Amino acid sequence: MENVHWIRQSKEAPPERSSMAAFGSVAVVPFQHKKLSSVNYSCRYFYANGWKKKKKLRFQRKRWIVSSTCPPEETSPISVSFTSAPVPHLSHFLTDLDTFPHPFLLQDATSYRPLNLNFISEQDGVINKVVWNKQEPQNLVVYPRAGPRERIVFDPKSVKAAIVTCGGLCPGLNTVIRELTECLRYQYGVVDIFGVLQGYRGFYSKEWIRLDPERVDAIHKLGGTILGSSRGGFDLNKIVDAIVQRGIHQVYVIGGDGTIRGAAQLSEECRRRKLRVTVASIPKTIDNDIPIIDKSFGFDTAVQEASKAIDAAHTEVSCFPNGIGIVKLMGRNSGFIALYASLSSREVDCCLIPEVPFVIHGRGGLMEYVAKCLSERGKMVLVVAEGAGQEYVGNDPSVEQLDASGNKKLGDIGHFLYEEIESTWKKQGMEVSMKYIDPTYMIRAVASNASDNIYCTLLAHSAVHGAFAGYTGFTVGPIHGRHAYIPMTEIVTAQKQVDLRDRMWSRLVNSTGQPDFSPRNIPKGFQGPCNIYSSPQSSQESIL
Ligand SMILES: Nc1ncnc2c1ncn2[C@@H]1O[C@H](COP(=O)(O)OP(=O)(O)OP(=O)(O)O)[C@@H](O)[C@H]1O
Ligand SMILES: O=P(O)(O)OC[C@H]1O[C@](O)(CO)[C@@H](O)[C@@H]1O
Ligand SMILES: [Mg+2]
Repeated sequence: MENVHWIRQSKEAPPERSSMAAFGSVAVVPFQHKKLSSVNYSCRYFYANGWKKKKKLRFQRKRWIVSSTCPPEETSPISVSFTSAPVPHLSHFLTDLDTFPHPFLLQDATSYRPLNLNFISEQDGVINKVVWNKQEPQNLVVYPRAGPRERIVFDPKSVKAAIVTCGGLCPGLNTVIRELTECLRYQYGVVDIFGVLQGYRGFYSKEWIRLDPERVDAIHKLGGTILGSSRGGFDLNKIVDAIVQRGIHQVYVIGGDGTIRGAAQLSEECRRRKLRVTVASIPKTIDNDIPIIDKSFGFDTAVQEASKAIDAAHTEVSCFPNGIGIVKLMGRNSGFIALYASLSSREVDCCLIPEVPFVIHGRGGLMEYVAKCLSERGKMVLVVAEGAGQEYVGNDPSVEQLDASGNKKLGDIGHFLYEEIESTWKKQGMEVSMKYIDPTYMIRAVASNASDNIYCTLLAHSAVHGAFAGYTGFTVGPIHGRHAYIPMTEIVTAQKQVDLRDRMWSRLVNSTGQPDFSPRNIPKGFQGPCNIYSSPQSSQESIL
């Protein structure tokens, strides 16, 4: 006999493509029936199979299966609620919003047409969670599913679109520019597509360029951005004035967290001025620190390039006595690049990231582990994210240094560790062969790899469909693999960091074999960046 969870729903059958958001709070109640053993169910939401097999499973009609199995002893109802993500839409502030048929539907359409015309309904959603504990109440958020709509809010022939890239470089920027242009032209027939040069400041201080499929045809093979980029220069009123002056309807902003903060303000200002203008953002950053979405484009390519630096370090340290290789990788506040590149290489002995504080000297500290690696393997590869250990190298907080966008400038933890390790061993009269590799921009100033190229294509197309659907102030990205529209305001509230309770971090620690260097794990009296050699005697001290 099978145990099945049912969501006891209203007596009326839900409409064919209704979104989860429409259901509000529901209770999940265990339900058992012998005949269910023949049903082929899955853990995802779907109509009960009985919906189609009326005769055999009549009793299942008008109900939903939420899970195929549950322990028999579990009887208390589980509360599940759904909230629709508040993605801003032009209809929220424009009352006279005309709609038009999607060009795919027009008989004379010369544009690309999907074979089966599978439009996305406004009722289709993507849920923020696919893994849950059956005993915990669930508050799920439903985001509008990305994709082309049957009715659109702009007449494509009259649309003017502008594209801008801001912030640091990232593999795939050119692919996104290319695919925005291609989708606008070939799927919607938009002719007036402009490229804004040199980031936000280019809206009001530079000539714009025209983009068309011919111009962007081969740019996905190039690193960087054909539009150029910059930090700083965000002037809200000047930018919106330029948008109005040039009669732009759709603004596509490609950038990281700072860029999206700016884009959210642009969208809000357009709403305040009641402009028929949508602002869409395509999240970019090699750091992968954008929340909600699965990952940001360019991250995969950056990890691939970073792995090459680790390989080089490993080759070097393998050929010299007591070789110690330090590889410093980008990652300002999040250590994803260091973590994934280390995990992929499998030759890293220690990976330091901003999320994990570490003690250098003393029992249980980094130096003790370096000694262990040298004595056991005669070599060591250490990967450090640039934002790690800033307490050792951070600039004087009273004179905090910021870049043009307001980002804190980081101290150089790579060189600091190099010197600290080298001098420690020199003091001991031991020969070590230090190798330092900092690939810096080499991991991001490259063209995107194959997987990022495809990812960028989907992001760009989704953004165009979202703008034509009338969404604004939205970011696009995959949530558990399905592309969705997410309010920019949600994206900028938090920065994604490596979750130390996640199994990915455990995998890394298992792979490197590194101990927990965090201060809480070090015995009292040995904490902080103090020197072990002036501390009370320990067995390790004598080895060092
Ligand atoms: N809070 C903000 N409000 C408005 N504009 C901002 C804000 N923060 C940053 N910007 C603008 O966004 C642009 C890019 O910001 P920033 O240099 O921080 O890069 P980013 O988009 O975060 O990308 P990355 O950090 O990945 O390089 C700059 O022109 C900057 O002026
Ligand atoms: O030197 P720039 O251009 O300011 O960029 C450096 C920063 O940009 C990033 O690559 C994010 O895009 C960070 O990892 C790094 O700290
Ligand atoms: Mg940023």
